[in-house]
Amino acid sequence: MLETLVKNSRTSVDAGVYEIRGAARGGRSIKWKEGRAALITEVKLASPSAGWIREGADPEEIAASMVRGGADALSVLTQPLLFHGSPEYFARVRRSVDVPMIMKDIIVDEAQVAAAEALGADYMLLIQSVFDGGYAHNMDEFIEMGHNRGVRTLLEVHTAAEFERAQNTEADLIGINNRNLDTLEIDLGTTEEILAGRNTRSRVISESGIKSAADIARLKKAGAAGFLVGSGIMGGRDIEGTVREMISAC
Ligand SMILES: O=C(O)c1ccccc1NCC(=O)[C@H](O)[C@H](O)COP(=O)(O)O
Repeated sequence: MLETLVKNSRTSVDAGVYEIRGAARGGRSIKWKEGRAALITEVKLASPSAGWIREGADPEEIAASMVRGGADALSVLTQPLLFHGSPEYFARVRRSVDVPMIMKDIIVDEAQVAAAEALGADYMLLIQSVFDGGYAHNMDEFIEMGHNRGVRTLLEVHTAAEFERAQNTEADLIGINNRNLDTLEIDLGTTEEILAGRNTRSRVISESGIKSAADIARLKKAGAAGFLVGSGIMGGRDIEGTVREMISAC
């Protein structure tokens, strides 16, 4: 799956998907409140594992409901292939909300980092296994390129070894993905196992497979400082209400 996702990103780069002219303002950071974790909600119309989640939905309307529900930040998919995301969706949402936004994509090329800046993204996603697997090179340079362009990095890991390596980078946030990107299996125990007995200096976001306030309470207990939730919100009827309920457990 990872190989397919990387190929898709290269196809999108070659097709000019990330050639964006624009100068939206970025540079926001997530506001952490004492004793409370942060909820990042994802505008996700489709995914490789689920297919369409909310076909034909309006990204701006979804984003507005999420913000009304209290989301601390939004993640917006920009990858067209398999995710049905697009930089245009990101730009529309960017113009309509003022919370921090993450450009969610499989980033393998400098053109995508430049696009993050042009779109006014506050954070971009980098995936440790993309670099460890040799699908892209020199992750530290990507993090630096982002910083030079005013874009922070959410660095995603899935194993304890990746987590260790991520802690020795300049990434601004570390995300533990509960989804295995090769098998697509989800296990919330991934976050618990990686954080067990660890005193981490980084803020850790638990990502994927979170469906309820009870899941959030469980992962907060494990030491996560934030949560990234897509399908668990996008698949239901009441986006604002689901976000509000999840926020109550943060
Ligand atoms: O969501 C997928 O099926 C997927 C498959 C392969 C690579 C990445 C994938 N998702 C990207 C994400 O990081 C998730 O959208 C995000 O963590 C939210 O996950 P969820 O709450 O489970 O929708």
